[in-house]
Formats: sequence, structure tokens, C-alpha cells
Amino acid sequence: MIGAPGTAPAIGVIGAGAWGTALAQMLASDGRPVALWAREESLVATINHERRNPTYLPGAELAETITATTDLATMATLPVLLWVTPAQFLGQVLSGLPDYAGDLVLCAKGIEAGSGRLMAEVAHAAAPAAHVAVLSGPTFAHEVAAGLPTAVTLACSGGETQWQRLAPAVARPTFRPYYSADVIGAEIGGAVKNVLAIACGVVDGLGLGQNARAALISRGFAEMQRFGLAMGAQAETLAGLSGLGDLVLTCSSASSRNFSLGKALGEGQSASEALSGRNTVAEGAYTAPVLADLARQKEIAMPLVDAVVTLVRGQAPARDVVASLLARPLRAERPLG
Ligand SMILES: NC(=O)C1=CN([C@@H]2O[C@H](COP(=O)(O)OP(=O)(O)OC[C@H]3O[C@@H](n4cnc5c(N)ncnc54)[C@H](O)[C@@H]3O)[C@@H](O)[C@H]2O)C=CC1
Ligand SMILES: O=C(CO)COP(=O)(O)O
Repeated sequence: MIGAPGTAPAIGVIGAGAWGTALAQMLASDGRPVALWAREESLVATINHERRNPTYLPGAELAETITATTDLATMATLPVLLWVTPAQFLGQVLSGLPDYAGDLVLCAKGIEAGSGRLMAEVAHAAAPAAHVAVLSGPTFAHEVAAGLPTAVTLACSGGETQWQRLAPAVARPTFRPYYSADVIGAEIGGAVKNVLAIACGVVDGLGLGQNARAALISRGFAEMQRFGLAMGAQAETLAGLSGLGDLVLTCSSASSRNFSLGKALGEGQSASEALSGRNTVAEGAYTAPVLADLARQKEIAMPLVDAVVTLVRGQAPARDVVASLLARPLRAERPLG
């Protein structure tokens, strides 16, 4: 049983990393009970007894109405689950709930390596009866946990009927979802921006200046549009909170794990050094190679994504990768040309 009698949660969060914990805190901000699933027994005890998550979200004092558990089967009884395990583990963890038939709100940002599947495809395969939605936008976990305001795209595969159910379950005074029916667009924005944030971190680490960063955001957005439109995303979604909004956030701050990974590479750390010893996830490092493969299959030029692949594979130093990007033939600015 999750929560005290009479206070059973109607909503659960799967994954107690930084983002899952911050989402649970945001959902509990008006006193509603929230169930939070973690893999780690010791973390469950710390959350329930000390009201904190020192491993993934240090500094936040967690609400009394959050109840942590390692029991996935109990979570399956809840009508709404926010799924926040990292992208590469979605299929594996969700396969523990194959019959889940409630609303499954996907919050990870990435593409599955190996299969090239977006998160909703992975979820449909693992839990075919679930009603999938995607929540994505400019949302640094520590800011959301602190109650600072933001807005997100909530893309519902079940259209407006699902939105009517989910919006009141997820919205809070400082957390504002906007409706979309474009699940693919919301997924692609979040997955691609993580890769581009690594590139922006490299620019920062190399000390190449703010002009270079703005140019990279703009040319990176062109890559996101080319890829997204070819995959069936809508242009307005890519230009919205889950696309351009999150791209600008993540490309502008070392609070981003992807940006900070790129910064370390730009400062001269090797890829293996920069990637090892992290207990937090920089999704872009796992998404970049599979994204580059998908783009190649579709004959879509993504030179910045290709450059990030070269860097995370440790195939060339950052300065050489930037030099070869700058030496590419001059061309028209058209994003789709
Ligand atoms: N942290 C943030 O500000 C935001 C993160 N996201 C996305 O949320 C997703 C989760 O990221 P965070 O919560 O930040 O993670 P995190 O980096 O804080 O923590 C890592 C998480 O991975 C889990 N994990 C490690 N090995 C695992 C395994 N074998 N199976 C299942 N889970 C495993 C850990 O238990 C932990 O929950 C990512 O896709 C990220 O892009 C989205 C918005 C904001
Ligand atoms: O997605 C995020 C903010 O919207 C968090 O970005 P990082 O995973 O790079 O920290």
C-alpha cells in the first residue's frame, strides 16, 4: 500500500533520478499524495525517512506527501504514471508492467540505441494497452523542485480526450503544460537538443565565444527541423517549448549535464574521462550515434550531430572537429534545403 489510508495517490512517478524526484516534488506542491518508484532500496529509505534525495537531487527538501517504493507492481494500480527512467532503460523497466492500461506520460529525452526507436514506440511495444503521452520542455530539475515557474509541451497520443484527463493531474500553479497532439515532434525536440547541448558545451570549453554559441543554436535548430519534419513532426512543435525552448535552455547553461559533458571535452578531457565516473545521465552521448545513423538512412545532413558522435567516441580532439565544421563548403541558409 502506498501512502496512509485515505490518502492514496492518484499519480505516480517511475524513476527517482533528478527529474523524477523534481516532478514528484512539483506534483506534491499543493499537498496531493504522490508515489515515487526508485530502483535503489537505500534511496527509498532516505526519501521516506529523511525527505531528501542526496544521490540525484541534493539540496531539495522533499514534501511529506511523497511516498517512495521499490514495488513496481503497486505503481501499476495508479491511473497516471510519469515515466522518468533514462531513455536507454525505458523498455527494460516498463517490461515489468506489460499490462499497464493507464496514462503513461513519458518524460525521458532520447532515442533507443540499437533499435533507433523513439520513446513512444518503445512504450507501445512494452505496454501496448497504455495511453501514451510525452511531457517535454525547458525544465532543469533543480528549478522545478524549487517551485520556479516553467511551461512544457504535453503531447497526447489520445488527443484532447486524454489531455482533459491529464492536464489537471499534471498542472500546478508554477508548472504549466500546453496541449499538443504531436507526440513525435515533442520526442524529437528533447532527444535532438541534448546532442546539440553537448556541442554548445564544447564551444564554451574551447572559449569560442557567445557569437559561436548563438550560431550553433541556430544551425542546430536547422538540423532539428530537417530531421523532425522527415520523421513526421510538426514544425510548430519543433519551434515550441519541447524543441527550440529546451534547446535554448540546455545550450546556455552548465546546469545541463549534456552541456557540461561537452564543456569538459572542449577543455581537453578525453571522452572516456568525461563520461566515466558520472552517476547522472547525459542522454545526448547515447542518442548522438543512433540519431546520426537514422539521419544517414534518411539522407538528412546533420553535421553538428556527426561532430558530437566523433567527439563522444573520442575519435578526434575538439579543436580539430570545430575546424572541420568551419571548413565546410559555404551554402544557402535554408534549414530544409
Ligand atoms: N535532470 C533534468 O533536469 C531533466 C532530465 N530529463 C530527462 O529525464 C530522464 C532521467 O534523467 P534524470 O532523472 O535527470 O536522471 P539522473 O541522471 O538524475 O539519474 C540517473 C537515473 O538513472 C537510473 N538508472 C541507472 N541505471 C539504471 C538501470 N539499469 N535501469 C533503470 N534505471 C537506471 C537511476 O536510478 C537514476 O534514476 C533523462 O532522459 C533526462 O534527459 C528531462 C528533463 C529535465
Ligand atoms: O532536459 C533538461 C532540461 O530541460 C536537462 O538537461 P540535461 O539532461 O542536459 O541536464
